Amino acid sequence: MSYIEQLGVISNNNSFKDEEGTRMQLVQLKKAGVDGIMVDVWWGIIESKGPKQYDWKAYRQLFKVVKEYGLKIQAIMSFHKCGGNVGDIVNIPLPQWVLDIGKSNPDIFYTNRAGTRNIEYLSLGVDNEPIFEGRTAIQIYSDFMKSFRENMLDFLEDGIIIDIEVGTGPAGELRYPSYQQNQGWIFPGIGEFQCYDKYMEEDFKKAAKEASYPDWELPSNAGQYNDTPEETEFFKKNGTYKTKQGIFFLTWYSNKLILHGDQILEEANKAFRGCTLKLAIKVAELTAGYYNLDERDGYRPIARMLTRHNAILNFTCLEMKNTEQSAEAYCGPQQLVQQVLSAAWKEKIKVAGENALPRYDSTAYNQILLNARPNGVNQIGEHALKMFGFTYLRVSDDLLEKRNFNLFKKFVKKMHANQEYCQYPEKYGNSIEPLAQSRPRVLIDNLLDATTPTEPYPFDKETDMSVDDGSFLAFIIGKLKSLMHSLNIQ
Ligand SMILES: OC[C@H]1O[C@H](O[C@H]2[C@H](O)[C@@H](O)[C@@H](O[C@H]3[C@H](O)[C@@H](O)[C@@H](O[C@H]4[C@H](O)[C@@H](O)[C@@H](O[C@H]5[C@H](O)[C@@H](O)[C@@H](O[C@H]6[C@H](O)[C@@H](O)[C@@H](O[C@H]7[C@H](O)[C@@H](O)[C@@H](O)O[C@@H]7CO)O[C@@H]6CO)O[C@@H]5CO)O[C@@H]4CO)O[C@@H]3CO)O[C@@H]2CO)[C@H](O)[C@@H](O)[C@@H]1O
Repeated sequence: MSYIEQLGVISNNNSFKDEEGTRMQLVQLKKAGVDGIMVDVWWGIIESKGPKQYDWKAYRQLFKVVKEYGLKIQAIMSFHKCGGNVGDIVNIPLPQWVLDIGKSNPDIFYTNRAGTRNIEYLSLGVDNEPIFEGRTAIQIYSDFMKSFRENMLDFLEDGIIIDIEVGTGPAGELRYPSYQQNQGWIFPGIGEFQCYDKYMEEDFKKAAKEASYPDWELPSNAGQYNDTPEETEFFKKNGTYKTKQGIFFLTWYSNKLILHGDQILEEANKAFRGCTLKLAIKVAELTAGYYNLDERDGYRPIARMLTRHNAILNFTCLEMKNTEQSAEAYCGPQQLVQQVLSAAWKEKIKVAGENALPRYDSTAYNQILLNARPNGVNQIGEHALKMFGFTYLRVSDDLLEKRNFNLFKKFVKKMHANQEYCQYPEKYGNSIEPLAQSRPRVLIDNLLDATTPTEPYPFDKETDMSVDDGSFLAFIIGKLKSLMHSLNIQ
């Protein structure tokens, strides 16, 4: 299934501002063969007037229009702020009444070592603190999702909303805000831990005491956003991260994130139980609170946590190739994608994906197609390794420009393995069942058993569904664009 994401369709004052323009885009997207659109449902817009004062009118108008075009909807429960991340073209803060609580109690926000607050998403430290006019953060998320279900019931019953992307952190991803551009971070700086609000600090102290290390504190030697690992005591070769104290901290930090995702998914399951849809969470790449080393798989425990909710793991960076990254970044997006997808498939959950950055060239499309079916199209039955869906970020004037859009259309067709559209999703293992109750919670020790590294599944070198097929000229243009991209020539 192929989807495309739209950012900024509903404005800050909760109106569907450009219905005509959206209709024109939807006509084009439908012609391109996409199955549906992904759209943020912003907490900051819907509950802006005050606690539990939800206003769904504008979203209902939007969904009605989307339905007219026979497109499906992936709805993101966006409990985060928009603005400040790469590609953010709109600024949508958290509800004012929440920001007001933050003025008298700034510890509700993620905080770095220097004490800088991040007002993008509530710290997971307040997940179970009843400090929001008597509600906890988790109760707020839960009430929001229940209200969404009540108010969108017709779209849910008609099978228009088929996927709920449950927001679990900044940018809607299960991560800490460890690499904030608006705090000065530049790629590929190491980022910073974000656990220095009083709630996280208290939690850590409690955990350390229970483990019989009451003197242990949160790290003070992990450097700053743009350091390299070697410049810090914590991350340098054989640094603190290798010590008993470092291991304890990293385990606590990454476990908190998994348990945060688990708890919100449990609420999402209660809210949407019985609806014919999939739940999903977006998982980001390294530095975001995943404790992932050569000798420790930080992703598979997340995948294992998702199994009890039968939720989809939605991973990013599918378009990236190692050769496009500068040498000093020491990053291998291809291996990372292979590791994460393999981990999820080994846990027998479904995987979906997104591109991290906007790309319009055939190299990027071919890389996505390779990851979507790492061993190619199986002509005689269901594919062994196959992603459940892919969402392209995002609709823009650049994408709709003629040459870019022609290639995009080809890409969508290749995602559909040259079929016109997914008429029989069940035939391709893509059927969607009514959401069953989450299974009982898995003990953290069982989740952590999944940290033992295993070999990832082998991926082919090239996709068998290349968008360059049949056109030598297109192939040459694609290669040139890719070269320009790696040389950073616009
Ligand atoms: O509506 C849904 C949500 O939408 C928004 O969130 C999404 C966001 O828009 C997406 O970008 C995505 O963001 C996440 C992402 O999933 C995370 O993985 C992470 O991204 C980091 C990424 O993984 C890292 O690799 C790194 O990226 C750097 C990259 O590796 C470097 O190569 C370099 O890229 C340069 C590039 O080299 C250069 O050539 C040029 O490329 C442009 C090209 O020239 C041009 O022709 C055209 O094709 O566009 C190309 C790309 O723009 O510029 C590139 C950019 O400078 O630097 C990269 C760093 O800038 O760091 C990434 C972090 O920045 O974190 C992202 C979030 O921060 O997924 C989000 C969730 O769906 C909204 O924010 C949400 O509120 C919405 O809910």
